[in-house]
Amino acid sequence: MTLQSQNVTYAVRGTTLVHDISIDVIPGQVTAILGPNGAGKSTLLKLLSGEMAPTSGHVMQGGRFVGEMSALQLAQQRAVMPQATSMTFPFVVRDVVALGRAPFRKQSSRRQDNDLVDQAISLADIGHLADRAYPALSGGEKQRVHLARALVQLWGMDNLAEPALTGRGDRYLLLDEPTSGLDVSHQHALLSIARREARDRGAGVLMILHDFNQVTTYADQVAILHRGALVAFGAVSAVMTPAMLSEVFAHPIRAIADPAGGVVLVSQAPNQAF
Ligand SMILES: Nc1ncnc2c1ncn2[C@@H]1O[C@H](COP(=O)(O)OP(=O)(O)OP(=O)(O)O)[C@@H](O)[C@H]1O
Repeated sequence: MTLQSQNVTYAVRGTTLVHDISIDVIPGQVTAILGPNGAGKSTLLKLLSGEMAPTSGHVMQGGRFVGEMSALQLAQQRAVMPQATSMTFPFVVRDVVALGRAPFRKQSSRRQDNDLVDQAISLADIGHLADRAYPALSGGEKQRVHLARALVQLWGMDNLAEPALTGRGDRYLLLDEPTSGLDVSHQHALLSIARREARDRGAGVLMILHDFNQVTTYADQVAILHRGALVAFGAVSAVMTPAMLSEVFAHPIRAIADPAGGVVLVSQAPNQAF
């Protein structure tokens, strides 16, 4: 079972934002979406999450049409960390994180909710902010609050001390530019958490990233979008070539040997010759 877009197109007022895109988000793997500004990445993520309905094509999750699933069913099976949030309610941080437990209100005990919220707050490194008013946080701090909120939703009815995955069904974590406002150590912390949710706990993780080396380090497969079309989709090692990236981003990109091992992808100011 996967989360799939099947020939998905989305058009609004005569403009096609994404065109005929088929990708799979596979449980246990990290899938990245990469592409220039305006390529349609956020639109595709919103179609996959069920926030928007495609003009044509289908989105399937676990063998079911996302468009036919209730908001509660969707919320119990996938968590989304959006690009920017306009939430201005004067909630304290802990209560914002606890919002992620809402889809499990009927099944979950207060104790389980509190345990999961505590663990997510610790993972997202926001323990020192837990009693602060959310609107007064910095942009990066808010990002980490929303990571924690998405995690407590993703974890559902899990007991984190019992890592058995059997019978949990498909679950997905969708992150729209999750590292954009974070300092470098929190970027890697977030990406490690996302990868661990995939590799160790079986979630299908989809994230929009702009940093090539974050894609090569943390993702298993990557979809490259350009002007609303899917120009490449496959294993990171096959897709993330300097030739492909230089063409899509209309900017010279090269791979250089990393003294620590492997290669890094670098861009240079356009007036500098390689
Ligand atoms: N409701 C809308 N009506 C018309 N055009 C829209 C609408 N929503 C988005 N667009 C346009 O569709 C294109 C794709 O937008 P989208 O947000 O998916 O891009 P993106 O790849 O996520 O970009 P970025 O990297 O800048 O976040 C953009 O050119 C955007 O201006």
